[in-house]
Amino acid sequence: MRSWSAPDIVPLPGTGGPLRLHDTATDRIKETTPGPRAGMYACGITPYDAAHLGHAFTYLTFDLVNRVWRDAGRDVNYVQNTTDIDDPLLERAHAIGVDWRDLAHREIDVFRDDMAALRIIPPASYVGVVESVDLIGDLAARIRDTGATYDLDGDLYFSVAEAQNFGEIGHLDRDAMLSLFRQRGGDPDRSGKKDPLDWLLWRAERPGEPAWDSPLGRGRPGWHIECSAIALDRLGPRFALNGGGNDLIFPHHEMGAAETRCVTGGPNADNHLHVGMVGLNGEKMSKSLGNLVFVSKLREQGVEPAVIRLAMLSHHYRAAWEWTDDHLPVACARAERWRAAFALGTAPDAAPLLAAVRSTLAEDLDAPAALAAVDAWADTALTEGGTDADAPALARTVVDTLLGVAL
Ligand SMILES: Nc1ncnc2c1ncn2[C@@H]1O[C@H](COS(=O)(=O)NC(=O)[C@@H](N)CS)[C@@H](O)[C@H]1O
Ligand SMILES: [Zn+2]
Repeated sequence: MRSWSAPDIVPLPGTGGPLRLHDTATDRIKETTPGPRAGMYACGITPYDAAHLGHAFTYLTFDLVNRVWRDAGRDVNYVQNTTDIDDPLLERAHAIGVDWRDLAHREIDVFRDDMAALRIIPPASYVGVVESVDLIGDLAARIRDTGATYDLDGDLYFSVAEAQNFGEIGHLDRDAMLSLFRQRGGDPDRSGKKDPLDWLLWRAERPGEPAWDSPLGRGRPGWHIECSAIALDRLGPRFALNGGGNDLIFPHHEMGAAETRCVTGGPNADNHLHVGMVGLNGEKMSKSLGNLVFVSKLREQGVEPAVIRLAMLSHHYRAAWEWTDDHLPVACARAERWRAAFALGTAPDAAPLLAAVRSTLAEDLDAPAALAAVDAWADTALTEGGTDADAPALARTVVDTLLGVAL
């Protein structure tokens, strides 16, 4: 599937250091040690609505990883899926009386446009579930052949009792698992299951539902297996970084890791990154609640994408935060101040600024600290001045290349 247009990335002098990230599985900040081509998988949108700021905050976070790894001299094999077939999409399409394919295509178009406007580096592989249904069916069949599954009325379930190291990502107790499974698309109460936590790998065809042929018969994929299959296909049995918003820790990433381990015998990723939830009016921004601030709407209102990006960068990626009315004016003022400093003929040396933005981002993507370093440089430039004629241009490039903010 087509991704979106790539922003220009202007190389900076020297190279950045190793990126240290919080890893959900070990609950500690640890150095990422990707190969020369770092493999990264971020779970993509379910396109029954356009990108809201919560989605954007998650993809901004992975964009910072992408930029920091590139600045450290690595290539990045970034893979992102889009869940262009699943129950919520079918339900929404039915509710608004449109074909589910048209709804998905329409919302994916808006999403791509928003990501390009926010100067998010596009994934090397942007992969839809529908176009991957064969490889998903094949993985489900491989898992079935290990004996880790069972059939329930034609549907294929992964038996949680067969899952090795289950809990290795989120370290949740059983009650928490059951509660989150119920809230997030699971079916713990379905009668006939061996264990309420068993999860669907392949749903047999129902009348009126889309279905595809597979080694398991006609039907369609369960949720988790889509990402396991796409990541295995594009990134291999083990890659540097897997993640998404922290609402995916359980069940999605836990069950996905168990599926991959079932066929590879090991963990799917070296690091697991999970992004804090963006809220509005006291609730997580989510389609089901309808409390959404859409990137596309802000853009239609004339808000500069660079300002939207700056507003989000003022929060640490692991923090849960609320979108409030002051976010845009504060980000706007910051953009104007930085622009004024970048427009100066001379300014204080910006090499220390480059080092500061590199070191703050390298320490678990501390974007708020990086913004503070640019604020400090700009304030000095605007109040005391400086003599370095290359500094304004270097500072502007630091902000663009590492933070993705083009001013
Ligand atoms: N309020 C929010 N704040 C931060 N991230 C969010 C928020 N809501 C959703 N996300 C993240 O945005 C991404 C897309 O969310 S989604 O549209 O619901 N889609 C899915 O979660 C699945 N298609 C993943 S395979 C996921 O990584 C999700 O964790
Ligand atoms: Zn996913």
